[in-house]
Amino acid sequence: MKIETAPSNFDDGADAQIRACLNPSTPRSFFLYASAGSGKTRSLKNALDTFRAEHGALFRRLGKKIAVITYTNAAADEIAERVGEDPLFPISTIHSFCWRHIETYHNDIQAWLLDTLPADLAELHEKQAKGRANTKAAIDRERAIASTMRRLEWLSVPRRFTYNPNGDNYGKDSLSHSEVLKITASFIETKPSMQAVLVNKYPFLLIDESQDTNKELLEAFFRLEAMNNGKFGIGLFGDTMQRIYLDGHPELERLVPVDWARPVKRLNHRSPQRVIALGNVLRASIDSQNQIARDDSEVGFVRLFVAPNNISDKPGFEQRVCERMADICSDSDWRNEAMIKALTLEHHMAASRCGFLDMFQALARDSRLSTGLRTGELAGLRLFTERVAPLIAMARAGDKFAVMAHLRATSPLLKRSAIIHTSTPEDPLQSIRFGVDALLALNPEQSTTTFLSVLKCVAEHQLFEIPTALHPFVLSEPMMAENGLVIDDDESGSDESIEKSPASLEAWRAFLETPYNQTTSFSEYVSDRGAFGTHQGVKGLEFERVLVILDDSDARGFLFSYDKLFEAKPLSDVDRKHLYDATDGGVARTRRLLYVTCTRAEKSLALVAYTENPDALIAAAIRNKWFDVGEIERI
Ligand SMILES: Nc1ncnc2c1ncn2[C@@H]1O[C@H](COP(=O)(O)OP(=O)(O)OP(=O)(O)O)[C@@H](O)[C@H]1O
Repeated sequence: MKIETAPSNFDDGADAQIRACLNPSTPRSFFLYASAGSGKTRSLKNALDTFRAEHGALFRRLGKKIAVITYTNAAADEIAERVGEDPLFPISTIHSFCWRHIETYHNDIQAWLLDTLPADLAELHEKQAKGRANTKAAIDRERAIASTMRRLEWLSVPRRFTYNPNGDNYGKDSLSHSEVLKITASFIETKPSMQAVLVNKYPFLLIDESQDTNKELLEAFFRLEAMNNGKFGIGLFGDTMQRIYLDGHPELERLVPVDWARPVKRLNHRSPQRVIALGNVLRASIDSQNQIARDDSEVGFVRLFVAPNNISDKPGFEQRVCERMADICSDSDWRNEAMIKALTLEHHMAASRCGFLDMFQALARDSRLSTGLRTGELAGLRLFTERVAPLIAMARAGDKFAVMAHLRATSPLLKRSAIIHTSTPEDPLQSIRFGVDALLALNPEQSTTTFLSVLKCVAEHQLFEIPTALHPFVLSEPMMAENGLVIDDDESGSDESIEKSPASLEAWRAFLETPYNQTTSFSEYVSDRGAFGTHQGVKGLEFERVLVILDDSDARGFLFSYDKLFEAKPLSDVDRKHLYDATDGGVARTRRLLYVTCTRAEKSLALVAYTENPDALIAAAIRNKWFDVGEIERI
């Protein structure tokens, strides 16, 4: 497959265009949407370096800054590392940026909640009316209704609010992640004081990975820009083909006003020619972006290995694939596991390989929990991964010192007031011992011990605060409230309103019935300590040898289907409607995920496809010109 090539400075004009936009006397917004490996992050760094040299002194004197926001902490750290820490360019996640700008508006936040919560309540009532009575779900919803009503009551007098952008939002005064984004978008649109602060302080706002930025917020920024033309500029960096989170704006490209600059980058600096060609053909049906290769790039290797999805030893098959790649590429590092990055297209697959499928599937059924589930940041999960699991491990190891240090840092039992009120004077640590012993007595290592039994034990012994999402499941809640050790939901805190929504309650209930012993492999996976990576984790990264595994039988969900993408399975009516209307369906999503994973490869790429129908998959791969006949091997 032949591909056009060009010298490495081919796209330098794009950086010059961005530099012209970032001129304090004539700010102009721009939209840099370019394919994988085109050097978008590099352009962001170049833009800031040039700005510092040309206008840094002026901005410092005026007390102005360029705000740089991105989606995850990891991405913010990556940019900070590339650009270097500089107060002129505060780099933050979207959540912490938002909170920083609304955190003093307590009265307005309260008014917003008083306006919004009744609608949530109405939705709960509606679901309750439609659903069957006396089911677990109905009982959970009843509790959520009571909880929202208590929250409204709590809001009947002036209150102050808190928020932690990095995860746990315990307590009646805390806001959820989605609330913070919605409140900020609403304030940007309606409050002149907020608009003035943003525009004066940050004449430029740069958003990286903007394809994943919350759509309501992005629309609010667009309107702010339109109202402040000539005073305020936005720079969007991103790639629609790499949109992963459902939060992002599906039609961003169409929304960008015509007067914005649109710098173009066509050269791929990362991958060999064969990988670039595959990326081009994968995105050809979505947009017309067609990358070219550097004239000093290698041709590289791409192979598709096809196996029926019912073969018994998949890991063994993948090992043989790596052996084959070592021969094909004459690269012995394909024989060294540490030198290969295996990427699954979907977390379910990793969940199944790593042994946490049950708990994962239970929560994955609610798409509103999906981001937090995939990053491990849901408060309801962190109770187990960050509080309970380390405690059990330390106690099992007999490390009393570590147990105490852990509880001192995390447990309400070791708060001063708790010790005074609840422990016997002779032995203030007695309740801790009881609690830890009770936890160990549950035999949490056995697959018969559920999250629910661990949760109940934690609540009964008040070992840790219970996140609001899990309050409805803790039967001893009134008991907890009585002694005031654990956050009292009788007055109801806010926490994750998403986690408390009716559908989420069902997902949490299903989760609590799965084996607790899946916690460890789950937390290894989300902290990227496991052997598998997924598209979310690797976005923006690059690896020499990439092994992409496609397997619908592991994925199970309806959100993705590789067999449908590869035409090995017929499309449903819904799929066809999405394709016909050009709306976002499972096939388009799968295509984007495949694109993100394949485009990480710097040298060679192997795809392993487990399929219902190997013949059909191979025929389509050739017909669609994704692979040449000689690049496909099957067993
Ligand atoms: N002008 C350039 N000259 C040399 N190397 C470059 C240039 N631009 C980018 N690169 C290199 O190419 C690789 C990809 O760049 P970068 O990560 O900035 O791309 P990106 O567009 O942000 O990628 P993606 O969207 O896939 O995450 C990096 O290794 C980077 O150092």
